[in-house]
Amino acid sequence: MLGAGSWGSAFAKILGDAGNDVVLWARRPEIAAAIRDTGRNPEYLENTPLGERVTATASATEAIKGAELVVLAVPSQTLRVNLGDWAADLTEDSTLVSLMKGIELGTTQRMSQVIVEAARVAPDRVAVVSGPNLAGEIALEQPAATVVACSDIDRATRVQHAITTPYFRPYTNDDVVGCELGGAVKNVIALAFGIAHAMGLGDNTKAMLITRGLAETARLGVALGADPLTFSGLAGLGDLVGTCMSPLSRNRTFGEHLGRGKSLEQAQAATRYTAEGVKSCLAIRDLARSHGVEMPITEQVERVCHEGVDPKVAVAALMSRSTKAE
Ligand SMILES: NC(=O)C1=CN([C@@H]2O[C@H](COP(=O)(O)OP(=O)(O)OC[C@H]3O[C@@H](n4cnc5c(N)ncnc54)[C@H](OP(=O)(O)O)[C@@H]3O)[C@@H](O)[C@H]2O)C=CC1
Ligand SMILES: O=C(CO)COP(=O)(O)O
Repeated sequence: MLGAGSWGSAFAKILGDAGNDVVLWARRPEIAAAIRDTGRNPEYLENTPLGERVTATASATEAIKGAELVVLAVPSQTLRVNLGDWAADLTEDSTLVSLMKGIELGTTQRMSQVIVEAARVAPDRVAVVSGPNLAGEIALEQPAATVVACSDIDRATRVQHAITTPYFRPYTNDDVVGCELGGAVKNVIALAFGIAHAMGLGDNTKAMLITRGLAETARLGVALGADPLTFSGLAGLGDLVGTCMSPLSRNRTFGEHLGRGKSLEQAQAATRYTAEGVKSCLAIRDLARSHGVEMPITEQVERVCHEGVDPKVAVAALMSRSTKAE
């Protein structure tokens, strides 16, 4: 398990509870040592026992060597550089599992595409796990479901079996594009939702953002070859609703800072954890434009985040678009 942040730590617990021996890589040696000594991560989900099958190391080589499953939970924008260091240690035919929900700046690639390029592996060796999976709830073993997407459905099924626990229920899917886009775009819509919430806007506005947010996600997905049905599943609507509704969501919380009038820099200073939508909104906007897809909410989130546009101006821009058929 590469990455010992909130999701990496919670996912290490899932893997251990599902019966696997887990070596969790933390980039800071003191975090790895604390996990080895106390069985808990002192900085992320600090009250959660990770379980007896989880050990930790600050050596990625030690974590990767001989592993059948290599699970990745680092920030989306650092993944390529990280894999450059790690690729040589991968075991032949190991499965690489992406937990990340972002799109790479500059290349506009999905995380599975970055993995294929940076680790030099065939696409059917890469699986994506995505769904409404707030790490803080999973750490408490509250029931949750997710999707394991892989173009090789037998491999998806093997991953499914490896991560099934009494509190975590994975479904398989062969639509990697749809599952990854659902996970990445919902973070942008959650920023919009947080902005709206902090502005004191009500449930009609929020329902509009979720529904039209899903519409623009599916529009991009279809243009990129995704199955439109994926967006009504756990990795689409499920994750979008879960993230928007939850005060635990870092993206929604980041949006709330912006909606209260904080600048990007002030919101970043107030945020300890990765809020993927903040950078990914730029890449998603570029991806949509290059495919001629309209994503009006994403466009406005990007303007509020990166161009200093007042959220009230962004709302007015969205509401004054030309009327159209649903
Ligand atoms: N948290 C959640 O509920 C969920 C998160 N995700 C996704 O999982 C991914 C990881 O998020 P999450 O674990 O929550 O993030 P966190 O912010 O909780 O943790 C980030 C982790 O990445 C490490 N890190 C930071 N910079 C680098 C770097 N340059 N190279 C390598 N590692 C680095 C951090 O190490 P350090 O502590 O040393 O800074 C930390 O271990 C994201 O894409 C997120 O969208 C998906 C589902 C649920
Ligand atoms: O992806 C998540 C839940 O599925 C976590 O969302 P945040 O990154 O906004 O906390």
